[in-house]
Amino acid sequence: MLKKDIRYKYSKLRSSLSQSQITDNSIAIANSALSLPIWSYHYFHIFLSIKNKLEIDTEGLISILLGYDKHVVVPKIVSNNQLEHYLLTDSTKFSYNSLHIPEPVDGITIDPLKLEVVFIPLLAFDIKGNRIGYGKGYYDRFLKECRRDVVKIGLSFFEAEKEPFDDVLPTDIPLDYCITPNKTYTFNAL
Ligand SMILES: Nc1nc2c(c(=O)[nH]1)N(C=O)[C@@H](CNc1ccc(C(=O)N[C@@H](CCC(=O)O)C(=O)O)cc1)CN2
Ligand SMILES: Nc1ncnc2c1ncn2[C@@H]1O[C@H](COP(=O)(O)OP(=O)(O)OP(=O)(O)O)[C@@H](O)[C@H]1O
Repeated sequence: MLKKDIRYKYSKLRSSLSQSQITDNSIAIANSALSLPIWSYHYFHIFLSIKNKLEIDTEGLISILLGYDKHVVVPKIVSNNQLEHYLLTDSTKFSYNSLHIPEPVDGITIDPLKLEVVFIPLLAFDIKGNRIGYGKGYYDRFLKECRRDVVKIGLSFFEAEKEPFDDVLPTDIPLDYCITPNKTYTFNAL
């Protein structure tokens, strides 16, 4: 199947979830992250959820990261298709951008090369670890700026598509892991 058809399928599936399914599944995903071999790392990047798009709620996972004294870094859209990355601190103030994404107003910017683990939003993924987002390529461009060995972890309400996507691009960077409420997938050499 083509990415655009899969994007449509999973947008629809996600919009059928209830608020309590979102809450319960987000907690299950946060708890499963505790079993991954990532807890000796220090610099973690995570997205802040778009609530009206029924994304996974990352608040629980962020609390876990802060509870373990990790450096938590969040993205901010700075131009049409570029991200900047800010350290989350007690004094971070947020505002909503035009896509309803909460973003830090200002603060300490972090070089992507410092990041060791990146949690990645997605609409769908396949059994090879290819992912589909909203189709703007933000994360593909961002991951290209990170260390080659940065640990890339997708978070998904739904299981993997069994047929690999037909139109994977050379610029698409695959996941190392994907956590769903029921299962954690490990891809490639890991
Ligand atoms: N929580 C969260 N933050 C994130 C992402 C994400 O997927 N989730 N991104 C991951 O890349 C980047 C933002 N990418 C996005 C791209 C498009 C839309 C969006 O709402 N698109 C509308 C069309 C909006 C318009 O063009 O006016 C749509 O798809 O219907 C949202 C986020 C960076 N931050
Ligand atoms: N490193 C890059 N440099 C320039 N353009 C890129 C790069 N990576 C991806 N793109 C472009 O961005 C678009 C991303 O399309 P794709 O279907 O892969 O999006 P996606 O992975 O679903 O989106 P997102 O990364 O925002 O979640 C494509 O047009 C692609 O050519």
